[in-house]
Amino acid sequence: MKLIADTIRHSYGPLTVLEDISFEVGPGEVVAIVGPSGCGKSTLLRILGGLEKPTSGQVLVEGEPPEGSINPLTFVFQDFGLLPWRSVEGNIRLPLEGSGLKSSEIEGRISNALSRTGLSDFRKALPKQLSGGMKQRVGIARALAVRPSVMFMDEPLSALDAQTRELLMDDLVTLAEGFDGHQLATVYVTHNLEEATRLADRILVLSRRPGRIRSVITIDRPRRERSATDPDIAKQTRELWDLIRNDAAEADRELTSGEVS
Ligand SMILES: Nc1ncnc2c1ncn2[C@@H]1O[C@H](COP(=O)(O)OP(=O)(O)OP(=O)(O)O)[C@@H](O)[C@H]1O
Repeated sequence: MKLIADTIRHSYGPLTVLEDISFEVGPGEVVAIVGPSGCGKSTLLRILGGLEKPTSGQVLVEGEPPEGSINPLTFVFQDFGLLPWRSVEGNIRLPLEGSGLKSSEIEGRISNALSRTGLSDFRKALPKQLSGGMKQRVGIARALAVRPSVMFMDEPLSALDAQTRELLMDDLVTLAEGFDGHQLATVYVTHNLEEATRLADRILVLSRRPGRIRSVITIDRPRRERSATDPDIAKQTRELWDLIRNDAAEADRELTSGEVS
């Protein structure tokens, strides 16, 4: 499925948060959204995923979801969103319950999601027994089990240490390649510019609030060939930072003066 954002504008009362946002993301593509604090990235993600209605503009989808998709538009969150009293497999089962799927199909999907995310040996573990990286793998497994077409990721790695983040970035690269003959479209919000240059095909750089698309940066190099030590990727990350530095500093000042006053 292709997701199309068409001239989205959003306000909370008198506060305009997003202005004139249009872009597309198709199967197999990753679009990253970066920009200064408070520019509306998470709001945009919620609007794209149908959790919030834009003040004007529309979100369109083209094409059919994969067979057996329970939820074509699915989220992965920064804080993992796991139920602490449920085991790993219990958390993955959650969105499948009440879906009308046969129990053999549900068990098959859970096993498949566990093996895809390297969690098969941890299916009975409780979240408190897992590291942060493992918890986020459960979040990803749960999202995969519903067979989504479009995956929305809101700072999925920001609660993790640098090493774990690096490992999970490899997992996300694999995920972006697709599975079961099916390719996901991914929208990825991050503050971490290196995550954007490592993972995205296109990076939308938003201005400070109200967030508008001020640049779209295309990263051509195949994802598998990108690495933390790659000079080209490091250069593109620096250029990205140069692009948002002034806006980020200004947004920071605004937020700070808002807190003081
Ligand atoms: N439900 C809401 N009601 C009123 N204002 C809101 C609501 N949600 C967000 N905002 C405001 O909208 C603006 C954009 O918030 P949003 O969380 O989308 O930005 P962000 O770019 O994701 O921020 P950050 O980078 O800090 O996570 C902020 O000023 C925020 O305070």
